[in-house]
Amino acid sequence: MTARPGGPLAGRIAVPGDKSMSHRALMLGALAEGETRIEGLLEGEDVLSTAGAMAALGAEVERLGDGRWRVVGRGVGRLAEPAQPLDFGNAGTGARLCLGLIAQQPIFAVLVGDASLSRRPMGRVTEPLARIGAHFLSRAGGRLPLAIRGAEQPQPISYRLPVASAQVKSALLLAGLAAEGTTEVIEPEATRDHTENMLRAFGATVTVSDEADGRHVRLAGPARLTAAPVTVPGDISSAAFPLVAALVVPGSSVVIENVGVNPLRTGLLDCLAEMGAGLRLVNRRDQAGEPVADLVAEAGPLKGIVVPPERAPSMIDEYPILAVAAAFAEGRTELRGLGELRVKESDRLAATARGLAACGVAVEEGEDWLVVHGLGGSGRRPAGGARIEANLDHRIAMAFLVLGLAAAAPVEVDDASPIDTSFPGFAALLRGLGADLA
Ligand SMILES: O=C(O)C1=C[C@@H](OP(=O)(O)O)[C@@H](O)[C@H](O)C1
Ligand SMILES: C=C(OP(=O)(O)O)C(=O)O
Repeated sequence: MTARPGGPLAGRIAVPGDKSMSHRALMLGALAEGETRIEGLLEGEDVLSTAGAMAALGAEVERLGDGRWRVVGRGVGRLAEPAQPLDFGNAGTGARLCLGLIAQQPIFAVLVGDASLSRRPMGRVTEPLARIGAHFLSRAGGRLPLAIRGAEQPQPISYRLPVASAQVKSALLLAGLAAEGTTEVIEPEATRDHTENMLRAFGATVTVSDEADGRHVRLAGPARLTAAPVTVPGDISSAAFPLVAALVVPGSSVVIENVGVNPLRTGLLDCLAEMGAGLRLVNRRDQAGEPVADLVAEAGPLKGIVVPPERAPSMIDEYPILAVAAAFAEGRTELRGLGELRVKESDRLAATARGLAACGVAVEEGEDWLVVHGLGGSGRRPAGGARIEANLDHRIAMAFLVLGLAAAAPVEVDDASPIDTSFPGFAALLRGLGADLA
Protein backbone atom coordinates (compact mmCIF):
# COMPACT_ATOMS: atom_id res chain seq x y z
CA MET A 1 0.00 0.00 0.00
CA THR A 2 1.24 3.51 -0.81
CA ALA A 3 0.42 6.80 0.93
CA ARG A 4 0.83 9.92 -1.20
CA PRO A 5 1.07 13.46 0.12
CA GLY A 6 -2.05 15.47 -0.67
CA GLY A 7 -4.53 18.08 0.43
CA PRO A 8 -6.06 18.58 3.86
CA LEU A 9 -7.98 15.86 5.69
CA ALA A 10 -11.47 16.81 6.82
CA GLY A 11 -14.51 15.12 8.32
CA ARG A 12 -16.00 13.19 11.25
CA ILE A 13 -15.15 9.54 11.78
CA ALA A 14 -15.49 6.78 14.34
CA VAL A 15 -12.76 4.16 14.77
CA PRO A 16 -13.40 0.45 15.53
CA GLY A 17 -13.83 -0.84 19.09
CA ASP A 18 -11.08 -1.03 21.68
CA LYS A 19 -8.97 -4.16 21.17
CA SER A 20 -8.04 -4.64 24.83
CA MET A 21 -11.65 -4.40 25.97
CA SER A 22 -12.89 -6.60 23.12
CA HIS A 23 -10.61 -9.51 24.07
CA ARG A 24 -11.63 -9.18 27.70
CA ALA A 25 -15.37 -8.96 26.94
CA LEU A 26 -15.26 -12.27 25.06
CA MET A 27 -13.15 -13.96 27.73
CA LEU A 28 -15.24 -12.82 30.70
CA GLY A 29 -18.35 -13.72 28.72
CA ALA A 30 -16.95 -17.25 28.32
CA LEU A 31 -16.34 -17.53 32.10
CA ALA A 32 -19.62 -15.97 33.20
CA GLU A 33 -22.88 -17.67 34.03
CA GLY A 34 -25.58 -16.46 31.65
CA GLU A 35 -25.62 -14.56 28.38
CA THR A 36 -23.30 -11.61 27.83
CA ARG A 37 -24.27 -9.09 25.15
CA ILE A 38 -21.44 -7.06 23.66
CA GLU A 39 -21.84 -3.89 21.57
CA GLY A 40 -19.05 -2.29 19.55
CA LEU A 41 -16.76 -5.33 19.58
CA LEU A 42 -13.66 -4.90 17.41
CA GLU A 43 -14.07 -7.35 14.53
CA GLY A 44 -10.34 -7.39 13.75
CA GLU A 45 -8.35 -10.58 13.29
CA ASP A 46 -6.82 -10.53 16.79
CA VAL A 47 -10.21 -10.44 18.47
CA LEU A 48 -11.72 -12.97 16.05
CA SER A 49 -8.95 -15.38 17.12
CA THR A 50 -10.06 -14.94 20.72
CA ALA A 51 -13.71 -15.49 19.73
CA GLY A 52 -12.66 -18.75 18.04
CA ALA A 53 -10.68 -19.82 21.10
CA MET A 54 -13.61 -19.15 23.45
CA ALA A 55 -15.85 -21.31 21.24
CA ALA A 56 -13.18 -24.06 21.23
CA LEU A 57 -13.14 -23.88 25.06
CA GLY A 58 -16.87 -24.59 25.10
CA ALA A 59 -18.54 -21.18 25.27
CA GLU A 60 -21.39 -20.35 22.92
CA VAL A 61 -20.17 -17.42 20.82
CA GLU A 62 -22.39 -15.82 18.22
CA ARG A 63 -21.96 -12.78 15.99
CA LEU A 64 -25.24 -10.92 15.76
CA GLY A 65 -23.85 -8.40 13.26
CA ASP A 66 -22.27 -4.97 13.20
CA GLY A 67 -20.17 -5.30 16.36
CA ARG A 68 -22.96 -6.94 18.35
CA TRP A 69 -22.10 -10.36 19.80
CA ARG A 70 -23.57 -12.75 22.37
CA VAL A 71 -21.59 -15.16 24.53
CA VAL A 72 -23.09 -17.82 26.75
CA GLY A 73 -20.46 -18.73 29.34
CA ARG A 74 -19.56 -21.95 31.14
CA GLY A 75 -18.60 -20.66 34.59
CA VAL A 76 -15.21 -20.15 36.24
CA GLY A 77 -13.09 -23.33 36.22
CA ARG A 78 -15.49 -25.08 33.84
CA LEU A 79 -13.95 -24.52 30.42
CA ALA A 80 -13.85 -27.56 28.13
CA GLU A 81 -10.69 -29.11 26.72
CA PRO A 82 -10.22 -27.94 23.12
CA ALA A 83 -9.83 -30.75 20.57
CA GLN A 84 -7.48 -28.79 18.30
CA PRO A 85 -4.63 -26.29 18.82
CA LEU A 86 -5.84 -22.75 19.55
CA ASP A 87 -4.54 -20.40 16.85
CA PHE A 88 -4.02 -16.84 18.12
CA GLY A 89 -2.62 -15.49 14.87
CA ASN A 90 -0.82 -12.20 15.59
CA ALA A 91 -2.43 -11.55 19.00
CA GLY A 92 -0.21 -11.31 22.07
CA THR A 93 -3.10 -10.21 24.29
CA GLY A 94 -5.30 -13.10 23.15
CA ALA A 95 -2.62 -15.73 23.74
CA ARG A 96 -1.36 -14.46 27.09
CA LEU A 97 -4.76 -13.78 28.68
CA CYS A 98 -6.06 -17.10 27.44
CA LEU A 99 -3.23 -18.93 29.23
CA GLY A 100 -4.62 -17.45 32.45
CA LEU A 101 -8.08 -18.71 31.57
CA ILE A 102 -6.90 -22.24 30.79
CA ALA A 103 -4.76 -22.35 33.96
CA GLN A 104 -8.02 -22.34 35.96
CA GLN A 105 -8.81 -26.01 35.36
CA PRO A 106 -6.89 -29.22 34.56
CA ILE A 107 -7.42 -29.21 30.81
CA PHE A 108 -4.77 -29.57 28.11
CA ALA A 109 -4.33 -27.12 25.24
CA VAL A 110 -1.78 -26.17 22.61
CA LEU A 111 -1.38 -22.54 21.52
CA VAL A 112 0.00 -21.57 18.13
CA GLY A 113 0.38 -18.26 16.32
CA ASP A 114 1.88 -16.57 13.28
CA ALA A 115 5.61 -15.96 12.76
CA SER A 116 5.46 -12.73 14.80
CA LEU A 117 3.63 -14.20 17.80
CA SER A 118 5.93 -17.25 17.72
CA ARG A 119 8.89 -14.93 18.35
CA ARG A 120 7.36 -13.21 21.39
CA PRO A 121 8.23 -14.11 24.99
CA MET A 122 5.62 -16.14 26.87
CA GLY A 123 7.81 -16.89 29.93
CA ARG A 124 6.52 -13.70 31.52
CA VAL A 125 3.11 -15.38 31.93
CA THR A 126 4.05 -19.08 32.13
CA GLU A 127 6.49 -18.53 35.00
CA PRO A 128 3.90 -17.01 37.42
CA LEU A 129 1.11 -19.26 36.11
CA ALA A 130 3.31 -22.26 36.99
CA ARG A 131 3.34 -20.96 40.58
CA ILE A 132 -0.46 -21.01 40.47
CA GLY A 133 -0.21 -24.70 39.51
CA ALA A 134 -0.29 -24.85 35.68
CA HIS A 135 2.25 -26.88 33.67
CA PHE A 136 3.90 -25.85 30.40
CA LEU A 137 6.01 -27.19 27.58
CA SER A 138 7.22 -24.77 24.94
CA ARG A 139 9.88 -23.94 22.44
CA ALA A 140 13.16 -22.52 23.72
CA GLY A 141 12.75 -19.18 25.48
CA GLY A 142 9.10 -19.94 26.28
CA ARG A 143 7.94 -19.33 22.72
CA LEU A 144 4.89 -20.69 20.86
CA PRO A 145 3.91 -23.37 19.97
CA LEU A 146 3.29 -23.97 23.62
CA ALA A 147 1.37 -26.67 25.51
CA ILE A 148 -0.40 -26.01 28.81
CA ARG A 149 -2.05 -28.26 31.33
CA GLY A 150 -4.10 -26.18 33.74
CA ALA A 151 -3.96 -26.50 37.52
CA GLU A 152 -5.68 -29.30 39.48
CA GLN A 153 -6.26 -26.83 42.32
CA PRO A 154 -5.17 -23.28 41.44
CA GLN A 155 -3.24 -21.58 44.24
CA PRO A 156 -3.58 -17.89 45.09
CA ILE A 157 -0.27 -16.07 44.69
CA SER A 158 1.15 -12.65 45.34
CA TYR A 159 3.26 -11.53 42.40
CA ARG A 160 5.24 -8.40 41.70
CA LEU A 161 5.40 -7.69 37.96
CA PRO A 162 9.00 -7.60 36.73
CA VAL A 163 7.87 -5.63 33.64
CA ALA A 164 4.98 -3.19 33.34
CA SER A 165 2.48 -5.41 31.52
CA ALA A 166 -1.31 -5.38 31.61
CA GLN A 167 -1.24 -8.72 29.81
CA VAL A 168 0.71 -10.42 32.61
CA LYS A 169 -1.44 -8.77 35.29
CA SER A 170 -4.59 -9.84 33.50
CA ALA A 171 -3.47 -13.45 32.94
CA LEU A 172 -2.82 -13.80 36.69
CA LEU A 173 -6.11 -12.21 37.73
CA LEU A 174 -8.02 -14.47 35.34
CA ALA A 175 -6.27 -17.59 36.69
CA GLY A 176 -6.87 -16.37 40.25
CA LEU A 177 -10.65 -16.41 39.74
CA ALA A 178 -10.57 -20.16 40.47
CA ALA A 179 -8.06 -20.05 43.34
CA GLU A 180 -9.16 -20.20 46.96
CA GLY A 181 -7.94 -16.99 48.59
CA THR A 182 -6.59 -13.63 47.50
CA THR A 183 -4.59 -13.34 44.31
CA GLU A 184 -2.45 -10.22 44.43
CA VAL A 185 -0.60 -8.51 41.60
CA ILE A 186 1.74 -5.64 42.46
CA GLU A 187 2.59 -3.30 39.62
CA PRO A 188 5.45 -0.83 40.06
CA GLU A 189 3.69 1.37 37.48
CA ALA A 190 -0.04 1.31 36.78
CA THR A 191 -1.00 -0.34 33.49
CA ARG A 192 -4.38 -0.33 31.73
CA ASP A 193 -7.07 -1.47 34.16
CA HIS A 194 -9.77 -2.80 31.82
CA THR A 195 -9.54 -6.28 33.38
CA GLU A 196 -10.12 -4.91 36.88
CA ASN A 197 -13.04 -2.72 35.71
CA MET A 198 -14.71 -5.48 33.71
CA LEU A 199 -14.22 -8.13 36.41
CA ARG A 200 -16.08 -5.85 38.83
CA ALA A 201 -18.87 -5.34 36.31
CA PHE A 202 -19.20 -9.15 36.13
CA GLY A 203 -19.49 -9.38 39.93
CA ALA A 204 -15.94 -10.21 41.11
CA THR A 205 -14.41 -8.43 44.10
CA VAL A 206 -11.30 -6.55 42.98
CA THR A 207 -9.65 -3.93 45.15
CA VAL A 208 -6.83 -1.58 44.26
CA SER A 209 -4.56 0.28 46.63
CA ASP A 210 -1.65 2.56 45.85
CA GLU A 211 1.12 1.70 48.29
CA ALA A 212 4.75 2.77 48.67
CA ASP A 213 6.01 -0.12 46.52
CA GLY A 214 3.41 0.22 43.77
CA ARG A 215 -0.19 -0.48 42.88
CA HIS A 216 -1.63 -3.57 44.62
CA VAL A 217 -4.49 -5.27 42.79
CA ARG A 218 -6.26 -7.92 44.85
CA LEU A 219 -8.86 -10.38 43.64
CA ALA A 220 -11.00 -12.44 46.03
CA GLY A 221 -11.24 -16.06 44.94
CA PRO A 222 -12.93 -18.27 44.17
CA ALA A 223 -15.20 -15.93 42.23
CA ARG A 224 -18.40 -16.47 40.31
CA LEU A 225 -18.95 -14.24 37.32
CA THR A 226 -22.41 -13.22 36.20
CA ALA A 227 -23.04 -12.18 32.60
CA ALA A 228 -23.13 -8.41 32.14
CA PRO A 229 -23.65 -6.15 29.12
CA VAL A 230 -20.46 -4.61 27.66
CA THR A 231 -20.32 -1.53 25.43
CA VAL A 232 -16.89 -1.15 23.86
CA PRO A 233 -15.80 2.42 22.97
CA GLY A 234 -13.57 3.32 20.01
CA ASP A 235 -9.92 2.33 20.45
CA ILE A 236 -7.63 5.24 21.31
CA SER A 237 -4.72 3.17 19.99
CA SER A 238 -6.44 3.15 16.57
CA ALA A 239 -7.65 6.76 16.82
CA ALA A 240 -3.99 7.73 17.23
CA PHE A 241 -3.35 7.26 13.49
CA PRO A 242 -6.03 9.53 11.96
CA LEU A 243 -5.40 11.90 14.87
CA VAL A 244 -1.70 12.36 14.06
CA ALA A 245 -2.52 12.43 10.33
CA ALA A 246 -4.87 15.37 10.99
CA LEU A 247 -2.18 17.18 13.00
CA VAL A 248 0.57 16.86 10.37
CA VAL A 249 -1.25 17.21 7.02
CA PRO A 250 -1.46 21.02 6.62
CA GLY A 251 -4.93 22.55 6.78
CA SER A 252 -6.61 19.43 8.22
CA SER A 253 -9.55 19.41 10.62
CA VAL A 254 -10.92 16.06 11.85
CA VAL A 255 -13.27 14.87 14.60
CA ILE A 256 -12.95 11.31 15.92
CA GLU A 257 -16.09 10.34 17.81
CA ASN A 258 -16.61 8.01 20.76
CA VAL A 259 -13.01 7.26 21.74
CA GLY A 260 -12.21 5.52 25.06
CA VAL A 261 -10.11 7.92 27.16
CA ASN A 262 -9.33 5.80 30.22
CA PRO A 263 -6.53 7.80 31.91
CA LEU A 264 -4.27 4.74 31.83
CA ARG A 265 -4.42 4.86 28.00
CA THR A 266 -4.04 8.56 27.21
CA GLY A 267 -0.27 9.17 27.41
CA LEU A 268 -0.24 10.05 23.70
CA LEU A 269 -2.78 12.85 24.24
CA ASP A 270 -0.60 14.28 27.03
CA CYS A 271 2.44 14.24 24.73
CA LEU A 272 0.59 15.86 21.84
CA ALA A 273 -0.76 18.59 24.15
CA GLU A 274 2.80 19.28 25.35
CA MET A 275 3.90 19.49 21.71
CA GLY A 276 1.35 22.27 21.21
CA ALA A 277 -1.08 20.25 19.09
CA GLY A 278 -4.47 21.67 18.14
CA LEU A 279 -6.29 18.92 20.01
CA ARG A 280 -9.42 19.09 22.16
CA LEU A 281 -11.52 16.51 23.98
CA VAL A 282 -15.22 17.32 23.80
CA ASN A 283 -18.47 15.63 24.77
CA ARG A 284 -16.81 13.78 27.66
CA ARG A 285 -19.06 11.14 29.17
CA ASP A 286 -19.06 7.81 30.97
CA GLN A 287 -20.05 4.68 29.12
CA ALA A 288 -20.35 1.39 31.01
CA GLY A 289 -17.77 2.49 33.58
CA GLU A 290 -15.17 3.77 31.09
CA PRO A 291 -14.64 7.45 30.15
CA VAL A 292 -15.33 8.34 26.51
CA ALA A 293 -14.90 11.57 24.49
CA ASP A 294 -14.77 12.95 20.95
CA LEU A 295 -11.33 14.11 19.79
CA VAL A 296 -11.11 17.30 17.74
CA ALA A 297 -7.82 17.72 15.86
CA GLU A 298 -6.57 20.62 13.78
CA ALA A 299 -3.24 20.78 11.95
CA GLY A 300 -0.65 23.24 13.17
CA PRO A 301 2.95 23.57 14.25
CA LEU A 302 4.33 21.05 16.79
CA LYS A 303 7.41 21.35 18.97
CA GLY A 304 9.76 18.66 20.30
CA ILE A 305 9.37 17.38 23.88
CA VAL A 306 10.96 14.98 26.36
CA VAL A 307 8.67 11.99 27.04
CA PRO A 308 9.46 10.55 30.49
CA PRO A 309 9.84 6.77 30.93
CA GLU A 310 7.00 6.54 33.48
CA ARG A 311 4.56 7.52 30.74
CA ALA A 312 5.31 4.36 28.75
CA PRO A 313 2.56 2.07 30.12
CA SER A 314 -0.13 4.63 29.24
CA MET A 315 0.94 4.85 25.59
CA ILE A 316 2.95 1.70 24.96
CA ASP A 317 1.45 1.05 21.51
CA GLU A 318 1.55 4.71 20.46
CA TYR A 319 5.33 5.30 20.27
CA PRO A 320 5.71 4.61 16.54
CA ILE A 321 3.00 7.16 15.65
CA LEU A 322 4.29 9.65 18.25
CA ALA A 323 7.74 9.35 16.65
CA VAL A 324 6.11 10.18 13.30
CA ALA A 325 4.48 13.29 14.83
CA ALA A 326 7.91 14.19 16.27
CA ALA A 327 9.44 14.02 12.77
CA PHE A 328 7.16 16.96 11.78
CA ALA A 329 7.83 18.92 14.99
CA GLU A 330 10.35 21.69 15.52
CA GLY A 331 13.41 20.46 17.43
CA ARG A 332 14.29 17.20 19.12
CA THR A 333 11.92 14.78 20.80
CA GLU A 334 13.36 12.38 23.31
CA LEU A 335 11.47 9.15 24.04
CA ARG A 336 12.66 7.16 27.09
CA GLY A 337 11.72 3.86 28.73
CA LEU A 338 11.01 2.01 25.49
CA GLY A 339 12.47 -1.42 26.34
CA GLU A 340 9.12 -3.20 25.90
CA LEU A 341 8.86 -1.99 22.29
CA ARG A 342 11.49 -4.57 21.40
CA VAL A 343 9.11 -7.49 22.13
CA LYS A 344 5.95 -6.35 20.37
CA GLU A 345 4.72 -7.67 16.99
CA SER A 346 8.17 -6.60 15.76
CA ASP A 347 11.08 -4.77 17.38
CA ARG A 348 9.23 -1.46 17.17
CA LEU A 349 12.12 0.61 18.44
CA ALA A 350 14.40 -0.61 15.64
CA ALA A 351 11.60 -0.50 13.04
CA THR A 352 10.66 3.09 13.94
CA ALA A 353 14.28 4.27 13.86
CA ARG A 354 14.98 2.47 10.57
CA GLY A 355 11.81 3.73 8.91
CA LEU A 356 12.32 7.35 9.96
CA ALA A 357 15.92 7.29 8.73
CA ALA A 358 14.74 5.84 5.39
CA CYS A 359 12.27 8.75 5.16
CA GLY A 360 15.03 11.33 5.65
CA VAL A 361 14.58 12.00 9.38
CA ALA A 362 17.64 12.11 11.66
CA VAL A 363 17.24 9.69 14.60
CA GLU A 364 19.42 8.28 17.35
CA GLU A 365 18.54 4.88 18.81
CA GLY A 366 19.64 3.46 22.17
CA GLU A 367 18.84 0.22 23.98
CA ASP A 368 15.59 1.67 25.34
CA TRP A 369 15.38 5.20 23.94
CA LEU A 370 14.94 7.11 20.74
CA VAL A 371 15.69 10.71 19.80
CA VAL A 372 13.92 12.16 16.76
CA HIS A 373 15.24 15.35 15.20
CA GLY A 374 12.12 17.00 13.86
CA LEU A 375 12.11 18.93 10.62
CA GLY A 376 9.27 21.31 11.47
CA GLY A 377 10.02 24.99 11.90
CA SER A 378 12.68 24.81 9.19
CA GLY A 379 10.03 24.96 6.50
CA ARG A 380 10.97 21.39 5.60
CA ARG A 381 9.21 18.07 6.07
CA PRO A 382 10.34 14.42 6.01
CA ALA A 383 11.45 13.41 2.52
CA GLY A 384 9.52 10.11 2.41
CA GLY A 385 10.12 8.25 -0.83
CA ALA A 386 10.89 5.00 1.03
CA ARG A 387 9.58 1.43 1.07
CA ILE A 388 8.94 0.24 4.62
CA GLU A 389 8.88 -3.40 5.70
CA ALA A 390 5.97 -3.95 8.07
CA ASN A 391 7.29 -7.28 9.43
CA LEU A 392 3.76 -8.40 10.41
CA ASP A 393 3.39 -5.27 12.57
CA HIS A 394 0.14 -3.34 12.08
CA ARG A 395 1.28 -0.29 14.04
CA ILE A 396 4.50 0.10 12.04
CA ALA A 397 2.49 -0.19 8.81
CA MET A 398 -0.06 2.47 9.88
CA ALA A 399 2.54 4.85 11.35
CA PHE A 400 4.55 5.04 8.11
CA LEU A 401 1.46 5.33 5.92
CA VAL A 402 0.50 8.38 8.01
CA LEU A 403 4.01 9.78 7.52
CA GLY A 404 3.58 9.35 3.76
CA LEU A 405 0.41 11.49 3.77
CA ALA A 406 2.44 14.55 4.81
CA ALA A 407 5.96 13.80 3.50
CA ALA A 408 7.54 15.34 0.40
CA ALA A 409 7.28 12.05 -1.53
CA PRO A 410 5.07 8.91 -1.21
CA VAL A 411 5.78 6.13 1.31
CA GLU A 412 5.10 2.51 0.42
CA VAL A 413 4.49 -0.24 2.98
CA ASP A 414 5.38 -3.69 1.64
CA ASP A 415 2.52 -5.53 3.37
CA ALA A 416 -0.47 -3.66 4.79
CA SER A 417 -2.48 -6.81 5.55
CA PRO A 418 -1.51 -6.88 9.29
CA ILE A 419 -3.53 -3.67 9.73
CA ASP A 420 -6.64 -5.88 9.76
CA THR A 421 -5.54 -7.36 13.10
CA SER A 422 -6.50 -4.17 14.97
CA PHE A 423 -7.98 -1.63 12.54
CA PRO A 424 -10.07 -3.16 9.76
CA GLY A 425 -11.18 -0.40 7.40
CA PHE A 426 -8.17 1.83 8.20
CA ALA A 427 -7.47 2.78 4.57
CA ALA A 428 -11.12 3.34 3.67
CA LEU A 429 -11.67 5.53 6.72
CA LEU A 430 -8.65 7.70 5.87
CA ARG A 431 -9.67 7.87 2.21
CA GLY A 432 -13.05 9.16 3.42
CA LEU A 433 -11.18 12.07 5.02
CA GLY A 434 -9.45 12.79 1.70
CA ALA A 435 -6.22 10.78 2.10
CA ASP A 436 -4.53 9.33 -0.97
CA LEU A 437 -3.95 5.70 0.07
CA ALA A 438 -3.91 2.91 -2.48
O1 LIG B 1 -3.51 -5.83 28.02
C1 LIG B 1 -3.66 -5.43 26.86
O2 LIG B 1 -4.75 -5.49 26.26
C2 LIG B 1 -2.48 -4.89 26.15
C3 LIG B 1 -1.35 -4.58 26.86
C4 LIG B 1 -0.10 -4.08 26.25
O3 LIG B 1 0.83 -5.14 26.21
P1 LIG B 1 1.79 -5.51 27.45
O4 LIG B 1 0.98 -6.03 28.56
O5 LIG B 1 2.72 -6.56 26.90
O6 LIG B 1 2.51 -4.23 27.79
C5 LIG B 1 -0.33 -3.57 24.82
O7 LIG B 1 0.90 -3.43 24.17
C6 LIG B 1 -1.22 -4.49 24.03
O8 LIG B 1 -1.47 -3.97 22.76
C7 LIG B 1 -2.56 -4.68 24.70
C1 LIG C 1 1.19 -4.98 21.08
C2 LIG C 1 -0.01 -5.06 20.53
O1 LIG C 1 -0.88 -6.12 20.65
P1 LIG C 1 -0.68 -7.60 21.17
O2 LIG C 1 0.36 -7.60 22.26
O3 LIG C 1 -2.02 -8.03 21.64
O4 LIG C 1 -0.25 -8.44 19.98
C3 LIG C 1 -0.58 -3.93 19.74
O5 LIG C 1 -1.76 -4.02 19.38
O6 LIG C 1 0.12 -2.95 19.44
